[in-house]
Amino acid sequence: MTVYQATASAPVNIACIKYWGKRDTKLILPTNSSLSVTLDQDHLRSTTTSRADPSFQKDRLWLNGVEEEIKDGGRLATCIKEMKALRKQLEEKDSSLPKISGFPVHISSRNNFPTAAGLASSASGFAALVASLSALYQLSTDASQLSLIARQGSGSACRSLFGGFVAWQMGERADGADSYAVEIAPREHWPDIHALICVVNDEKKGTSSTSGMQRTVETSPLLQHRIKHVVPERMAAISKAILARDFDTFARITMQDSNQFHAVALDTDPPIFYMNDVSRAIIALIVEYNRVAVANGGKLKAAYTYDAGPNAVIYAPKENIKEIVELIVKYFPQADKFKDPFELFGAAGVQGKVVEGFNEGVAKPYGVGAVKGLIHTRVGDGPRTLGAEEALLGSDGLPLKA
Ligand SMILES: Nc1ncnc2c1ncn2[C@@H]1O[C@H](COP(=O)(O)OP(=O)(O)OP(=O)(O)O)[C@@H](O)[C@H]1O
Ligand SMILES: C[C@@](O)(CCOP(=O)(O)OP(=O)(O)O)CC(=O)O
Repeated sequence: MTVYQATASAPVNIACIKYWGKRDTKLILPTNSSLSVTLDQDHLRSTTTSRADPSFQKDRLWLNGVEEEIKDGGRLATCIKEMKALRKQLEEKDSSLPKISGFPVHISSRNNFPTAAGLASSASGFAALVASLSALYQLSTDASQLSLIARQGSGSACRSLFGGFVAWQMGERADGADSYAVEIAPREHWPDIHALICVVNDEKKGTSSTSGMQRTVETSPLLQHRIKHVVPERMAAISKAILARDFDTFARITMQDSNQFHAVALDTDPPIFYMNDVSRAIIALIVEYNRVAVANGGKLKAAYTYDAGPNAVIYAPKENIKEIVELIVKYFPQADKFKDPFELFGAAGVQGKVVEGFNEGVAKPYGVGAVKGLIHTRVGDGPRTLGAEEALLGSDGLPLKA
């Protein structure tokens, strides 16, 4: 008997221009466009296996081995339903195709990093779901079309359907048909963009993005200013900077937009605080690091950005990452040895030191554990279809043990 099964992986993306606010909460249509960098799946990824089988009783999904409820009309159910509808269209056009769109599906997914901890697991998770169903159903749908469906799982997920530098165009239509992701540039255009993730907290967060952003829409006058007068110009300027590989402008806009996103969170009633003292100390370090570079006649060397949580993501050209790791470790000593995927450090390892001319008084040093871990990664590619050996479902259609 034929087994209808496929496995795919999808990357995380971290926004430089933040999505924060919906004009339609069911269709997940945003109040502003956004733009992100896709990170390398070699380091952070969601992997998902989907199988369609007439013997299954109903659609089921396991996340990291634990079954999640697929609520009627909920985000998971919507994505699965939309993907089945695309398969059905194909079957109606080509009667030689097996009619699998009517079969229930079993889906098993794993994240190789903490779930729901502000590391954008919902983005890679829904992108991997859509990518694995697209492979299962052998759709030839392009990534922008698939992003329309991933968007309905989690807004930021639509951007994980592409590698490289990706914009989510907010669109204007009430049905959301023009609210999808597009590639600004592939990773090969600017592979030198690396990222250092400083894990400040890997536990489930207090105010979810979904509920936080709606409170902002309802109560923040600053958000209205941001939507109308700030984001449109920034989207155009940062896209231009990416195409010109102009890191100075890219960095300036990325930091400004992170700051404004956290300002609208603070402008929400009651206020929302996602950053903590450790996050703010990391900002002070990057600001000082850039000040020294500019004082020496250079340009900005790093950009920080924060999502709905205290973890920092620092974007920088590869050549600066070594100095940045040394800087962070000087103020935030690490319990574990730095995992060095790009082999920047020799046998001596990370010492913890600052660059010449750095004012060490800009932040106080912390003890071990304030920054729990450092992940060095870089701009990456879009979803990948994987071979059967990577499958996460056993022959019984149930999740394999990790
Ligand atoms: N691999 C996956 N497959 C399907 N759904 C997933 C997967 N990973 C995460 N999710 C969904 O996303 C939810 C977590 O999303 P949430 O927005 O709370 O956290 P986050 O994405 O880590 O943080 P943020 O989006 O603010 O950076 C999970 O509870 C689950 O419903
Ligand atoms: C701060 C952000 O990371 C917010 C992401 O919000 P989500 O995409 O997680 O929200 P929902 O659409 O409600 O699922 C900024 C961004 O990724 O652009």
